[in-house]
Amino acid sequence: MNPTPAILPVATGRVTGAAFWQALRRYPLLGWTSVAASTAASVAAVAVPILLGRLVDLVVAGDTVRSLLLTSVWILVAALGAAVLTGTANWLVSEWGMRACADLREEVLDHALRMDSARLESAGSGDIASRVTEDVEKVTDSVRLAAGVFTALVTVVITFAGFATLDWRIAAAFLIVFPVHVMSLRRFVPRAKRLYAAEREAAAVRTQSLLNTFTGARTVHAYGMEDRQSRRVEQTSRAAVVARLRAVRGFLWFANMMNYAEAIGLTAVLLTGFLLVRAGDSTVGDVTAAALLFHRLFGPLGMLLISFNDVQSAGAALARLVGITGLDVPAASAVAPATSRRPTGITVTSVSHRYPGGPTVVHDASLEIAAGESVAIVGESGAGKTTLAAILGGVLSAAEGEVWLGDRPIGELPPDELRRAVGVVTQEVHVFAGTLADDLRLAAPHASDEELRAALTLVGAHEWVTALPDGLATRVGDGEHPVSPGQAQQLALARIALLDPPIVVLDEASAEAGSAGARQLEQASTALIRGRTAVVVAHRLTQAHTCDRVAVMSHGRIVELGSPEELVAAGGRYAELWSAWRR
Ligand SMILES: Nc1ncnc2c1ncn2[C@@H]1O[C@H](COP(=O)(O)OP(=O)(O)OP(=O)(O)O)[C@@H](O)[C@H]1O
Repeated sequence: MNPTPAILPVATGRVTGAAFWQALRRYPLLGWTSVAASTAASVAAVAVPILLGRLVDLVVAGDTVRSLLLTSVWILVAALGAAVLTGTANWLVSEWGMRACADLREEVLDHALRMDSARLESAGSGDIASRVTEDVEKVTDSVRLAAGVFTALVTVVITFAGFATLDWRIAAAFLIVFPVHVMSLRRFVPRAKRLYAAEREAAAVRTQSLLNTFTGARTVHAYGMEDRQSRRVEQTSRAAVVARLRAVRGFLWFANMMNYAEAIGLTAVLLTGFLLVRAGDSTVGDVTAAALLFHRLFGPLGMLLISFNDVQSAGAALARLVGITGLDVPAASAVAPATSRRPTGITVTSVSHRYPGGPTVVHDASLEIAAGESVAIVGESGAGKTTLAAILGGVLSAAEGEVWLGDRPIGELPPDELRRAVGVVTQEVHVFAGTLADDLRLAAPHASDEELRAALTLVGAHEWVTALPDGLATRVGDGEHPVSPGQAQQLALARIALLDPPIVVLDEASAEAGSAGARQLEQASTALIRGRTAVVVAHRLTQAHTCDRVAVMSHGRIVELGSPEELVAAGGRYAELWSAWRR
């Protein structure tokens, strides 16, 4: 039923790394203190096995009790210091990563909200939903891991420096583990990258299919498609499970290889140490210290290698987030909406439109709307009225042709200027959670209560709002005071009145309201378009009849255009519709 959605872009490894680094660099103080604390913690931790080695040599040499005690005290100090510093370092590194992640999350959300609606529609909301939820969660969860990886990296480097204080031959023996690690990593890394990307993509498709099922629940019930739809969800879920299992299997192979490498490494260190001590070239203390250091290295080295798995998976999620922040979206504007408006006309030249993968639904539409003129669009269902209105309102970009608002092409207007120039009410009106006043102030944040009341009066909503328990302070939206579809549309119209744009495009679903409600909405629209350039998708012909001109659409074309009186006199399609309506 649904084609596989076009997935939004995913950033390359280099771009992802650069973006993450950029985010980290915003907190230099945290960054430097994290590095300093991790280094100090590792130095203290590495000192413990080296001092233990010394202690062994002192015992073997039969040294004084005093020097044994002194060394033991140093071991205790180093161990305690390592514990405190490791805790501090972990906290600092987590804080650093968390802040970078929070910035990234805000950026992703900001981009997602300002993304071109046509692009969002063609990608499917499931992809963006899984990015701003599952992927963000994955990356945030990985911060603790990243903190561990960071401290492990520092520990590995410092431990190597610790090896340098011992016999170089024992250190060299230890190097035998590296070819094994390199070989397994070289095999695992490219596979893991593919496997984790596939896993995340399968999860996105599953989210999309679930969303489609829920949002289209009514259609699913109406056509009895429950079985078909649940099979589809089952298929996508199964694909997600298979992708996950493949990733887990790949990792298990890698974990096995790591165990082999460790066994080989420890054997080599002990064997070399044994031979050196027997030949009198090294001390038992040095070998003890080397074996303990090697053992100490197991933890961080293993952590680095094991978390390669999670780092890859978090990297795939991060690349999907950076893919969004890399998209070109219109910049946010700090300019407050202008309150004055000047009359603006609309010029439509040869506009055609098709939705992705579909046929042309608007053909070669041309129309000149004078400043202050109102034009109604009428026509049968599916004629292309909503599509044309959305193009004139700047909600959709026409595939072909041009739309000018006054003396500027619509595509050249920055989003905030566009929203100030054209007020659009679509069939999908939404009441946002909060108070009624908050809902109205979305359009004009600085409007006074008086201005809110004036807007409500204009659209005929003042009476029912005043009758509410808390008036303008009544909480509406999810689970709060219910607002009927007709009232929601009145609120949408009131928001436009507050925005006070020179042009309005109204495509209301007046069919949803009862006939008394529909009349009320019609009056609200008429009041709103007075003194503005207006395009009204008229679902009731009485509404069209109050406009200066009417454009009749059929199969995507404007087939008649003129004043209602002219069209009635011409005896064409509008005349037919009008006489049928009056009967
Ligand atoms: N988002 C979309 N994706 C694909 N096709 C679409 C989309 N929106 C509308 N269409 C198709 O474009 C054509 C014109 O639809 P449009 O909604 O513009 O017509 P309309 O005249 O406003 O119809 P109605 O009065 O029923 O709302 C229809 O065939 C419709 O199925």
